[in-house]
Amino acid sequence: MALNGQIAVVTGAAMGIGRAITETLLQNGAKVALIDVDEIAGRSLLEILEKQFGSDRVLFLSCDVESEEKLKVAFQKIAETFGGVDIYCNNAGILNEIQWQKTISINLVSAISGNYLALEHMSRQNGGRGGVIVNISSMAGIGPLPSCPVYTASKHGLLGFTRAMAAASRASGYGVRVNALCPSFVQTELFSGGPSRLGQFAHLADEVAQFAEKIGILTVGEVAEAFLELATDETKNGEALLLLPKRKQYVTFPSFL
Ligand SMILES: NC(=O)C1=CN([C@@H]2O[C@H](COP(=O)(O)OP(=O)(O)OC[C@H]3O[C@@H](n4cnc5c(N)ncnc54)[C@H](O)[C@@H]3O)[C@@H](O)[C@H]2O)C=CC1
Ligand SMILES: CC/C=C\CC(=O)/C=C/C=C\C=C\C=C\[C@@H](O)[C@@H](O)C/C=C\CCC(=O)O
Repeated sequence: MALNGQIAVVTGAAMGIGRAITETLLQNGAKVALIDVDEIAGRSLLEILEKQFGSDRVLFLSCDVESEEKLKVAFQKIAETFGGVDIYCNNAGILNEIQWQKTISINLVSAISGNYLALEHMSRQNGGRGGVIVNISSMAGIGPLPSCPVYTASKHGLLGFTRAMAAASRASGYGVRVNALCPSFVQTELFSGGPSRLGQFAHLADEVAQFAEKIGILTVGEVAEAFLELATDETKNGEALLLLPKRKQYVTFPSFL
């Protein structure tokens, strides 16, 4: 799928992985609506991107994805401004084992509401033109990180939801592909958050740090490149792409049929 003229929505777009994915989409000719709760960071990035790509190709909406109503209004504004939605990147996420309910709320509950809203705008059964959803899960969505069991649960949940939605979309003729990207450690603010947000598991921070040292750290550009593969390869639906610094692989899951 060529990206030229496509309309993309990226949550958590103001920094880190979301910013890199936004910039890559713009570099490949798409129009991008940035959604982020951090209004200062979002507006600052918008100014940069408007100068680089033109104000007709970027839009920033200050929105907390935990509010389904605000996310719904954001999608409506995007559809009114750009004329629809072709690509949805569900990226916004946190890691906080102390405020663990918030971690589940943002990483899983809000991801589900965002996927459903995107589907409302994209599904051919709804008068949409189809498209693709890429959910940013994690390697922790495939294997457990001992220092962050709730974060692990949220990413496992997102991966399972992604695979089920892909099958539902195929069976229902929505014309929407749904894939998960599962990066290992990436150099961002979330990764650098330190043991303070690990609560009762802070004593396990060193083990994970050693693990990160052993497998290496990705750049946000490498993650954006892998995102592009899932977004543009129309053969990919229901995939989990595991991304490590030295390799990437499509995860195979047990089949019981
Ligand atoms: N950094 C890493 O090592 C890895 C990160 N990931 C996932 O990648 C995604 C992005 O993470 P990073 O770029 O590392 O994080 P980050 O903390 O650098 O950026 C996250 C962005 O999301 C925004 N955000 C947070 N809560 C929000 C909310 N309620 N509503 C709207 N926007 C919100 C923040 O303002 C920020 O701009 C997350 O889903 C994370 O779980 C996955 C694997 C590895
Ligand atoms: C602290 C988390 C930082 C960033 C967020 C994120 O999503 C990073 C995920 C990166 C990798 C996850 C890997 C999970 C691997 C599992 O399958 C196990 O192999 C890891 C088991 C133990 C690791 C540490 C240890 O040896 O105890």
